[in-house]
Amino acid sequence: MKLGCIGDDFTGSSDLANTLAKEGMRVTQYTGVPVADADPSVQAGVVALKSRSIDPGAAVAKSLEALEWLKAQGCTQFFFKYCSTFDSTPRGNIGPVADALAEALDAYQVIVCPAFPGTGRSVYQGHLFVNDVLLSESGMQNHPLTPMTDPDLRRWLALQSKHDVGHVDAASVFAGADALRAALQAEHAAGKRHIVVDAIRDADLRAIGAAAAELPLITGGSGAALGLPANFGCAPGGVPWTGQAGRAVALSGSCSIATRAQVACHAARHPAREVVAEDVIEGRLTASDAAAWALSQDDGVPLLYSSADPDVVREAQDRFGREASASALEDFFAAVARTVRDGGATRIITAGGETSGAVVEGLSLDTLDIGPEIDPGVPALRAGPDLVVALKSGNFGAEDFFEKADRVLTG
Ligand SMILES: Nc1ncnc2c1ncn2[C@@H]1O[C@H](COP(=O)(O)OP(=O)(O)O)[C@@H](O)[C@H]1O
Ligand SMILES: O=C(O)[C@@H](O)C(=O)COP(=O)(O)O
Repeated sequence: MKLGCIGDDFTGSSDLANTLAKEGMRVTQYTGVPVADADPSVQAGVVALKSRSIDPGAAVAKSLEALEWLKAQGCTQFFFKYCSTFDSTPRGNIGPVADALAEALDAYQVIVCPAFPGTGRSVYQGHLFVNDVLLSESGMQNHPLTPMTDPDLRRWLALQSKHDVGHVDAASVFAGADALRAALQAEHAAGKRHIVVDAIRDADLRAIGAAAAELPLITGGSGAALGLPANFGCAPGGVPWTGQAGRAVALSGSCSIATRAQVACHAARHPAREVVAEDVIEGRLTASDAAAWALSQDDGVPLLYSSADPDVVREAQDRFGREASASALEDFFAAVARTVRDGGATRIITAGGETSGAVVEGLSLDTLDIGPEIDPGVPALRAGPDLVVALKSGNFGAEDFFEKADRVLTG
């Protein structure tokens, strides 16, 4: 293994694995820190953690454990993957984890770049944009767990990190890898350890990859990894895939604008049932009832969703608590996934990072092999001889995503 990656959630990890696979690396995604050694053919290992929204100390401990395992597999460079919308709070977890990894690797000039132009995320003048609006006006200010209220990455990261945060502007990036290397060096000389790097096009991300060839630690969205495989002699190629026949079930706990539109689009053509938070919490809807409903649908791709507008989510959170409602729904979807798998489902599609993490952990899936891309940032994944999955990041995917995902998974 050459490139060791630590993802702070499961959808994000599959997004990174997708980018590396498309750029020609042999990639495997692991659920949590593996116990056994990796297959020697793996060139890039992505350890997926559910560490985005947990206590910062626990996120640091898990990430360091993942780092040790990746080092033991022989990796020479490391990548910390977080969300292209920089999902975090003033307490973390991006800053504390990046600090700990940098210290463990004695890494300086740590690039911080969540840009992902393919999905509309760009970093300019240190600020994060989603399409043509600032992050804080993109809908992410209403995220149930990590409301993003400040688009200035330098300021937001400085709240979380004990190190000084620097910045390399777009002009230095546009000037190419040598100029970018010099700009990183200048920020390092000025005492900055984490350095936010502007990027608005894939060409900028490839320049970042080239400039980062000798750096031990890079952090960012999957875009920041776009140029890394070339440093290891890899070149883009096809991703092998064998589809899976059988029954499909879709589960959505994501409340993003994109997912809510996908849910509405899917519900107009397929069986769909809303999961109301208070019904789950107060025991009126059990996972086995919901799973039985999904398995009893003969046509289409049945969808169970708790995806709801911000005011509905806020009401549940005010009544039951933010964490209690999140974990009740996550436990619920994990139990539904187990029951439908045991009942014969062979294709499971999930929406939402935390939700997908709960489902993957609930299904005890150890390794995921990366298949073709469904929509930018979302690959088809093989989880075993008779189970394939797709883990959709909240904000990703076209409006007909669930249907499209099922087509790709079927092969
Ligand atoms: N109706 C709801 N009320 C309260 N919380 C909800 C509701 N639906 C989902 N959630 C919680 O909101 C969080 C959504 O996060 P996640 O699954 O990561 O989606 P995204 O990828 O869009 O961020 C999860 O913890 C989920 O359990
Ligand atoms: O970088 C991204 O945007 C995604 O890979 C990702 O991490 C998404 O997380 P969720 O929106 O919580 O699914």
